[in-house]
Amino acid sequence: MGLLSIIRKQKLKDKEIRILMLGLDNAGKTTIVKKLLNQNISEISPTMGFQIDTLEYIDPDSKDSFRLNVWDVGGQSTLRPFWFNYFEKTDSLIWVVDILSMERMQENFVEFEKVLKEDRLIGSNLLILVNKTDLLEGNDSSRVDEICHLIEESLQLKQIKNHNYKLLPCSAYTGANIEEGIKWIVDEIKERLYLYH
Ligand SMILES: Nc1nc2c(ncn2[C@@H]2O[C@H](COP(=O)(O)OP(=O)(O)OP(=O)(O)O)[C@@H](O)[C@H]2O)c(=O)[nH]1
Ligand SMILES: [Mg+2]
Repeated sequence: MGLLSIIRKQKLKDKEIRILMLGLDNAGKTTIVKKLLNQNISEISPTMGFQIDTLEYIDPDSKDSFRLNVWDVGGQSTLRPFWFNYFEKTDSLIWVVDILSMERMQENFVEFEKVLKEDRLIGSNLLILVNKTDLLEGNDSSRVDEICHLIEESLQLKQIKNHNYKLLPCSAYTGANIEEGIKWIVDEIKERLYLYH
């Protein structure tokens, strides 16, 4: 058995998953984490460093419980050079995009591309959360689909080779699709880990 398989077996035993949340400032990373933790989301300030939160996730199929260690890192431009300190041992990367920030898509792509070039993230799965869908008038689902498609193109997601990825529209305010996103992450990791079982 290779070293990697031993490490993965060990991780399955511990059922610990390390999730790194990145994305531009104001995307809603901290709000999403707080929503998952059932905490108050009415007074959130920009993250000036990073914060680690732990949440328990019970797999609805197997009833196994997983401990998710979520690393929420500030996205302001002055803080981005520090992102590279957090890549080690990441199982999943969540990239958060504000659905109403199309004018920042170039900046978004530049930062996203830099992160995806990182060797230490190879093999981690990638969830792109397009957040704040509640801000679209009338919760117009065809408009949501249209913007998600544009984001998929702008971030060149179809060219990604080193990661399994999924893009989901969500709202930290209403909670829409937030748990579905976490379920996707855990299911992906379970599948990978069970290969070595
Ligand atoms: N309408 C709406 N506003 C949201 C949502 N999620 C976050 N916000 C707001 O967006 C702003 C930024 O949210 P944060 O969670 O601080 O964003 P962040 O990505 O953590 O920002 P940094 O820590 O600076 O990187 C706040 O005013 C939130 O209230 C959402 O789903 N809907
Ligand atoms: Mg934050």
